[in-house]
Amino acid sequence: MAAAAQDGGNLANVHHILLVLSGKGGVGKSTIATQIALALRLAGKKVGILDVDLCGPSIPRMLNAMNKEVHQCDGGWVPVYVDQEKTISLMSIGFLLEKPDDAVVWRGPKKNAMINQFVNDVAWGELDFLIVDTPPGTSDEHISTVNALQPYNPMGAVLVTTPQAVAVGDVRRELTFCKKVGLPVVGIVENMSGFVCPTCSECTNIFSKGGGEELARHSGVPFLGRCRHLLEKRSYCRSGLRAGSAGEMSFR
Ligand SMILES: Nc1ncnc2c1ncn2[C@@H]1O[C@H](COP(=O)(O)OP(=O)(O)OP(=O)(O)O)[C@@H](O)[C@H]1O
Ligand code: SF4
Repeated sequence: MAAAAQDGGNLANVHHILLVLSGKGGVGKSTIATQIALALRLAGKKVGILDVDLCGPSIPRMLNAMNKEVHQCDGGWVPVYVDQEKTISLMSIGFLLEKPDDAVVWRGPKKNAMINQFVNDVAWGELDFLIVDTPPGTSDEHISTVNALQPYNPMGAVLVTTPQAVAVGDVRRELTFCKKVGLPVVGIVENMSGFVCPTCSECTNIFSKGGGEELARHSGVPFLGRCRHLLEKRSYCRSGLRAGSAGEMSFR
């Protein structure tokens, strides 16, 4: 679904907008958002990532872009290009902080103003996909983000959960949120679905398994796949087996 730019603004040439949401913190929303962007780039698409997680911007670190700076042009902020070919661009509050560990201690209205600026004042140029990484939960920031993006007709939201009942319960609330604000749900991804031993590659379901898939079935939304919990192979591993890198995905 194409983004319908009614005012010819900075999202005028962004063809698809996809939000990544999770009800609970730390379930791997930014990891999945990054992996989706990288997968789309591998498929030859031009991708932007908008990190509206104002209090915990982690995407610059994940894409090794922490020391980059945002500049101004006539059209607004120029996003940071992550690769030399300029196929992935990124905007995050992380680029506006003096020090990477500075905390953003803002009340709602200031956060909302920042989100509006992020949505309207970044000169993305032409993009096939804009992936929007959000903070956990269903707070003011989510309502502001959805409201600001609504004129551009976002294609919908990918919901991320871990398999445990408590995280799945939070995603259920996220589904209700999407319904209330009229945001289509593209599907559910189950992250950390089994831990892959970095030594022998054996997969153990220490976080249980299947909660996300079951929720998708019950709610009538697509189950997009699961991503195992992977660790880098450590030096203490004596086995010659290669472990995948963190965040590697196994979509079905
Ligand atoms: N499948 C995975 N395998 C290994 N590590 C993972 C996986 N998914 C996430 N992680 C790690 O878990 C941590 C939390 O992930 P991430 O920052 O993506 O979660 P989040 O839901 O965006 O967190 P927040 O609530 O802070 O926004 C990170 O250190 C990340 O590298
Ligand atoms: S190699 Fe060791 S840590 Fe890994 S699964 Fe086997 S017993 Fe467990």
